[in-house]
Amino acid sequence: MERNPPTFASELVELRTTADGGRSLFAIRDLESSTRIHSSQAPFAHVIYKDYRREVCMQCFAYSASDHAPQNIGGSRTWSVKWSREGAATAWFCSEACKEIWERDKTSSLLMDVDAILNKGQVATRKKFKSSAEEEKIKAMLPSFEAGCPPITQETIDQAWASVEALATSKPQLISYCSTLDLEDMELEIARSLASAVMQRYICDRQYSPDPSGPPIPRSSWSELLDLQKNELSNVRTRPYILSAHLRIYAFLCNTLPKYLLPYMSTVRDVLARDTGNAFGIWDGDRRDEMLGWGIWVSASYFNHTCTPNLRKTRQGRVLHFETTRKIQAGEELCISYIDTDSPVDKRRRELEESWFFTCACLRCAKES
Ligand SMILES: C[S@@+](CC[C@H](N)C(=O)[O-])C[C@H]1O[C@@H](n2cnc3c(N)ncnc32)[C@H](O)[C@@H]1O
Repeated sequence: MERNPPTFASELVELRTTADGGRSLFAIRDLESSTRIHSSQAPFAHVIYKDYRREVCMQCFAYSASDHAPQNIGGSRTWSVKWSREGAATAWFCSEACKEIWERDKTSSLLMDVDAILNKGQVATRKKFKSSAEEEKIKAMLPSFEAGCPPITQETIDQAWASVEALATSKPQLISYCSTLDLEDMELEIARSLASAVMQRYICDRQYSPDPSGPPIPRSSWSELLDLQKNELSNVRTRPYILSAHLRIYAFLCNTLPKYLLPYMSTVRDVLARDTGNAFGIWDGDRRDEMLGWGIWVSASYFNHTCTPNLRKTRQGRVLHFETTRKIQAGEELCISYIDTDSPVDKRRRELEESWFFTCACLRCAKES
């Protein structure tokens, strides 16, 4: 399939390949402080944690329980504008306007149907093993990986995925494996974010258009997502148990999602291989007190990290904005910070190595280490 990194069609920035940090964005002219150099319009896939359902607007992600939310002055800490239909999960909004925008994108309601199906699926797969022999037999249907297991290679990962894909081709086997699956809450959140990616892929494939009378719904293409940097091997090598969790989640989704989405299940591995290192947390505000969920904003994933960032990232509704924090000269690399840059160099390096799998090549780290 043809791959396309997003074009940063802009007179301000361009994407270039660097010596140590893959692709990165650079200024192509001098920029004043507080210049908005890029806006990434909407996540390709996202999830708002189930526990925050009533407090987070499904359209703009505004958090009703934030100390800054205006309605909280003596008011309720949950949103009151509601969308519901039989067989679907309920969605909550901060305003009728947000609900209308959300409803214009037909994907939204389909996702709420899928959400209800996943919740039911989780309940249905919570059966206890009848005996230890049954437990052993079912667990042996897929390989398992734990901390301390032999070093993981790309071949190990490919074989593990081949085994779960083979399992999914036999419905009786899949049902048997899933009957006692009992996903943990965070695994279900991952499953929900993946279901949203599968749905987007389905929509991209069918070039499904939103309500033609409304404004266009911004949507990255599937090929743009595929062009993001893959971190599958580094991620699984660092945390082998993640691979077991990914296989379980894939089996669960194959067993639970509606039939029309099943041709798109390869999306699951494609997204899992890229989301670590590319996803952004959805926070309650710039003070980042509470993480409400996460999402993949494709074009925003091209900003490299530095421990002396020259960009500020803010979220306005679904849009991520990037603005300069000082004057920039033409040719300078434009970077955000992935971590708390107040920490000492050893701690910063460790965090970047453990969670983003790279050794920071920024000037500050070079100077301080
Ligand atoms: C979100 S992506 C940024 C875009 C990426 N450079 C690309 O080509 O797709 C994060 C990855 O970029 C690279 N990177 C970002 N900041 C870096 C830095 N300060 N030093 C070295 N590599 C960096 C690492 O490989 C990291 O996993």
